[in-house]
Amino acid sequence: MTVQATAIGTPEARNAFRVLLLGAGELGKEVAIELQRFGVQVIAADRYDNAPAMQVAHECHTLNMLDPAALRDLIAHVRPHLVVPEIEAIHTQTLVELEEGAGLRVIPTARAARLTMDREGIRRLAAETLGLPTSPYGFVDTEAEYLEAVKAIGLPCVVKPLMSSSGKGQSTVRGVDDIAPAWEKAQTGGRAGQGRCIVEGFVDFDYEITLLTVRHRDGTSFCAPVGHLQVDGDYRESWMPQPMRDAALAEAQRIARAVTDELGGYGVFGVELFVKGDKVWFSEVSPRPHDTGLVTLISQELSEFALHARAILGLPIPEIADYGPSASVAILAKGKGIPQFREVDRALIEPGTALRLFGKPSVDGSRRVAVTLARDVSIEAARAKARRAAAALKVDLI
Ligand SMILES: Nc1ncnc2c1ncn2[C@@H]1O[C@H](COP(=O)(O)OP(=O)(O)OP(=O)(O)O)[C@@H](O)[C@H]1O
Ligand SMILES: NCC(=O)N[C@@H]1O[C@H](COP(=O)([O-])[O-])[C@@H](O)[C@H]1O
Ligand SMILES: [Mg+2]
Repeated sequence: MTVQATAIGTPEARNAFRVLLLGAGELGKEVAIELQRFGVQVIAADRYDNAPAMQVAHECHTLNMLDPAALRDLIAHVRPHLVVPEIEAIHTQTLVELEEGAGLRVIPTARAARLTMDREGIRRLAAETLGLPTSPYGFVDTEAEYLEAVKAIGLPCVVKPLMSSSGKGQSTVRGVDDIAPAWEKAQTGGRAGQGRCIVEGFVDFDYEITLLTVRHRDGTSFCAPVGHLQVDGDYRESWMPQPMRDAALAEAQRIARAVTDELGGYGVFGVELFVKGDKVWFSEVSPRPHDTGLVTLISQELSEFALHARAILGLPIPEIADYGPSASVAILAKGKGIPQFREVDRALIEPGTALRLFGKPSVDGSRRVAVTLARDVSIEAARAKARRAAAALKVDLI
């Protein structure tokens, strides 16, 4: 599994070290940039043209990554040294088969990509195999089963398609009037069409965190906990370090270590946890950098993307130095058209402020198109500053 740094050649040359990103959104774009800094040849693939990471990659491919034949053809064509999944919606069984049969190297492992692409795989692993605390849950295929599960779990509960992210297709059912619309949304809103859903009991947490956990050649390292605010299952703000009681942090790290050790391989994992007092529940895990971890672009010397690049290349991570209280605010564009940003200068007027404009080629509905970043003397001050930057930035869809 280890890749020696000395084995990195020159992009486009016969000794190039090739990394194939499956998914080329804003998170992959930052990973691509970090890999390029090590002279890696980056090939970016996604379901649409001109995706953010494609704009900084050496080569790009547009395909349906859920199609096993198309995925196989792509991998045969690119012959990557490493495959780095960037989204869930990939035919991960193909990766499992190629890892077993053809020695393909998948980050962190093909099994981790397969287990986390659907909520059932990772939930059963965490709750049933590892015995970790989670919300109560049930899996349903039909509306009748769904109604049964809602009755058994009780209200409020949360309904999600098995394969979705950023809250797509997700609803919280608070009263009886929400039951039917939540089923309808779950059947139409996921990333892979209709089908099986999870119904989860609602966890009445004090706060939620992402514990960025890095498995690298010398062991496991944790970033400071990232606190975040979600609206409609989608991240809107994140900050770090989230203050936590010692017992809760220790429990969060115990859970994160158990899950990531089980998944194995090298790379960054975003372990999502709910916290109430000293009690911690496992929610889910991304075997890759996490959107709430965008805050590390300003809070740490090595962002989660730089950490991912180092870990997957088998390079050392001797320390994770942080720069103090920091925050991020996601910028969503709503409507239809090509994003155009105005007042970018106003968004950057204060010291300790930064910005990423993702370069997404179009919006149809609601889509995250940028993030503001800020650092200050306290979390409150950093959050307020990141919000001021977000309020200053204007997005038109033309
Ligand atoms: N059982 C639950 N109890 C309380 N809140 C929940 C529950 N499940 C989800 N949520 C809320 O919805 C958010 C999104 O849920 P989840 O992470 O499962 O969705 P997702 O679509 O995978 O999102 P992402 O891709 O951004 O991680 C959570 O961060 C949390 O705020
Ligand atoms: N919560 C997961 C997440 O944030 N993933 C990030 O969003 C992109 C998809 O965005 P899109 O839906 O705008 O194409 C993904 O490619 C990834 O970078
Ligand atoms: Mg999540």
